[in-house]
Amino acid sequence: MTGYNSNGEVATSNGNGHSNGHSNGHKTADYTAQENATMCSRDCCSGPGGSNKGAATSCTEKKKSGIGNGEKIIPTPQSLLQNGGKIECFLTPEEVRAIRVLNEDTYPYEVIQEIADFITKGSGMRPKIGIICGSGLGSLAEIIQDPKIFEYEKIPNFPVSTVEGHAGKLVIGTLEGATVMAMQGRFHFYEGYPLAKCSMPVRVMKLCGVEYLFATNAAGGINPRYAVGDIMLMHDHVNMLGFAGNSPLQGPNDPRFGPRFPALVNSYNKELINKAIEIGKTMGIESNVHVGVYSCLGGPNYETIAELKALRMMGVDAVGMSTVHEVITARHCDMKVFAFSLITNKCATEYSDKKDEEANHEEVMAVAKNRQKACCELVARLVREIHSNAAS
Ligand SMILES: O=P(O)(O)O[C@H]1O[C@H](CO)[C@@H](O)[C@H]1O
Ligand SMILES: Nc1nc2[nH]cnc2c(=O)[nH]1
Repeated sequence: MTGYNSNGEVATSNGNGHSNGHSNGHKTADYTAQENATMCSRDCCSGPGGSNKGAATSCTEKKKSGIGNGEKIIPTPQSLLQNGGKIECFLTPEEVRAIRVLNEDTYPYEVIQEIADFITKGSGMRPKIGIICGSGLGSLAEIIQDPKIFEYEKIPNFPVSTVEGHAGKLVIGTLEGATVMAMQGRFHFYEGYPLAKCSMPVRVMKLCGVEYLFATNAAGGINPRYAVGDIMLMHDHVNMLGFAGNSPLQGPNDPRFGPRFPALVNSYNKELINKAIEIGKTMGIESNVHVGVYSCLGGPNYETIAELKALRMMGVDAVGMSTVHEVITARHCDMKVFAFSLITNKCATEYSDKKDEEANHEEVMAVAKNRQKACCELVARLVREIHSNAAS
């Protein structure tokens, strides 16, 4: 990943959209605002959403040729260090703070509180249920009535969605009488965001008043009994990124969110799973509803056959590239969690399996589109259950 300091020099970070060698969110730098320095835009140069990311030369050339003069740059922590902790720029203090937040791996409580206030004040609502829409499942947010919609890019300090099938909108309104907020677009590790940033919106939900997290995803079916279009209610997960030493809870722990060492044995709410099974029966889709174990890999590549075999041996039923870090973050702050995978493709676990069974995102999205009605109905009816039980 490339950024520029105020002299137009190139500063590099580790390519993950965040700087090398720090994950504790405590890097300090003295930002000095000053007028009239020439910089390139942050959308242009930095962050996973940057339209010119990694294209240092063309940006520099743009500056040399006078194109884009007066644009701003986002300083990386490295560029700040190279300048002795100071940078000359004409950013406002608010912009400087936003840059600092975007460059850090973790978000301070106060920033998350500000985002939550922006949403609750802007919508005039305090949602009780939060929904994260999986790939191609954005329609889960479209059934929300009287919606107030916030585009991610207009929410202060919010990351942007970069994946097809993730619109990048926060939708708040009512569903089956309950006030809900839905993320039409989630953040994935492979987009270049650190895990804490991927699941930061779950903490925003918590501070907005959300008690229940519904996390949905598109996943590959490893269990040979699963068919494309089936729904797997998650009752557990295998955190492969955690095995590799990566967690959304890494860094200093803020006890206002939860404990340093949270237990995860009861992460998936059994009552909600049982209710969902019942709902599946009344919908007449019980043979397409399973209860199983999900695993999240880093992506963005789909798995090799040897990896899929290994996952199966570990007891994994469905595999994807999301959800687990959101669930960890939600459990850390004591939210009740319901999660399901829509099986969008069958994973080959034998070399003799048909060669045309290669996963691809177009198929994932197409299956999600085909099954959106059933997914929406399941979610709506479960929301109704929660709401009516709370009311009675
Ligand atoms: O988990 P969601 O966001 O539903 O998306 C899944 O589908 C995409 C791959 O097709 C990956 O992003 C994977 O995680
Ligand atoms: N990792 C992974 N993610 C998916 N998302 C949808 N299908 C798949 C898959 O087969 N593997």
